[in-house]
Amino acid sequence: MPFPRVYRRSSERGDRKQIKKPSVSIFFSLSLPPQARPACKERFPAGSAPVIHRTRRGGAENPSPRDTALSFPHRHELVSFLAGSATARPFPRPTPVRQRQRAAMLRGCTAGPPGPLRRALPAAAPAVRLRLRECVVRIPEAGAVLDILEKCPESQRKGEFPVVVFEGLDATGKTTVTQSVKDALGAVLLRSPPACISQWRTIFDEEPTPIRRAFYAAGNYILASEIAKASTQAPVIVDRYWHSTAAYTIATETDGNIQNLPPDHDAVYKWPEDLLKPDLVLLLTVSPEERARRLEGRGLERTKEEAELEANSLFRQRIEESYRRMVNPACQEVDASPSKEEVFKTVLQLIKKHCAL
Ligand SMILES: Nc1ncnc2c1ncn2[C@@H]1O[C@H](COP(=O)(O)OP(=O)(O)OP(=O)(O)O)[C@@H](O)[C@H]1O
Ligand SMILES: Nc1ccn([C@@H]2O[C@H](COP(=O)(O)O)[C@@H](O)[C@H]2O)c(=O)n1
Repeated sequence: MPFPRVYRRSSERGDRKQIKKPSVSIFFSLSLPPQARPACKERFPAGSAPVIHRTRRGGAENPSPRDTALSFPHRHELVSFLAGSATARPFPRPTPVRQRQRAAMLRGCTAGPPGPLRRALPAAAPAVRLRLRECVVRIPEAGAVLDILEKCPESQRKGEFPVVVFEGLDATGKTTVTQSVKDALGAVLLRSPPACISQWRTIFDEEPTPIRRAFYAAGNYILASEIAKASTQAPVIVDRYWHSTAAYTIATETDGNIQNLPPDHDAVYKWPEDLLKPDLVLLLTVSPEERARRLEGRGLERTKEEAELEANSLFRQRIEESYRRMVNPACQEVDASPSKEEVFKTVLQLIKKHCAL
């Protein structure tokens, strides 16, 4: 979906001859408080129409019937209005050129299974950006995530220190063991989604799967640049990364038992080619009963997904099975049912065996 363009005045664009008829004109009332004069241009990066034309009362040249007198006490009201206006009017049909660009972008992605799963799991950075751009009008925070993503260097090379990722269902002990390993190795501990975007999680967690997963996928690319930097200084321990995004997406987009998952070796289990790879991925597993005990003991409020995980054993099985089917890098399974000390010992041995430490 193209971006809306926001102009303070039509003349702001420089070349007045090229200005197209606005799709929406916003006629600001004089009662508009200063804080409501929004930094629209920052929020809506340049792209294609619809054009949103803002003028002051009486200042509009040839005001059209669509001009609207509005008073926005808060920026978010304006954003919602813009979102409503933009979505109420159909965007221009994609021209053959745009269709070709879009097709080329999709070809650039690792092929996934057709249908909703392919749509739900953006498998390369361009697809992640495209997905976030598509919802930037409705969810301004998507623009903020994009801004951070844009600042990450394109090529992310790992440093000379090992990078170890911990994966697993909630309450399998990732936080506990990653903290111990970090202390033992003098490592840097990172988690996904990274801190710089995690304040927006609750917003994206309420969104449909493709948008929600685009947020987490963007988090992985942002995290990759943090990993690249940190791994030049010390070993890096990561709490969740791409495999979480993929496994949860696959499990959400399929139903029933594990027979309904995409078959082994399907492209959906592959690591994205443009995402920094870790040296080792450890998948912590515990029995459902032990997991339930740990969840109970932790006593935290559950998210919608955690509640679903608890209630739906098939969902849990699909997640774990998807983790097991991941390749290059594959997950190395660790039985995390023993005591914290024992799990820590096992994990440390595995890291020392697989990584140059
Ligand atoms: N080996 C273990 N034996 C018994 N209890 C454990 C063990 N490891 C962790 N716990 C306890 O289980 C609970 C969940 O652990 P933790 O928070 O480390 O899981 P997590 O995988 O990081 O969860 P989430 O993904 O939801 O953040 C905590 O209360 C923790 O103290
Ligand atoms: N790389 C990631 C990380 C997380 N998720 C999603 O978040 C949920 C778990 O987060 P915790 O903070 O509880 O560990 C998980 O259910 C995933 O939906 C993700 O998709 N990708």
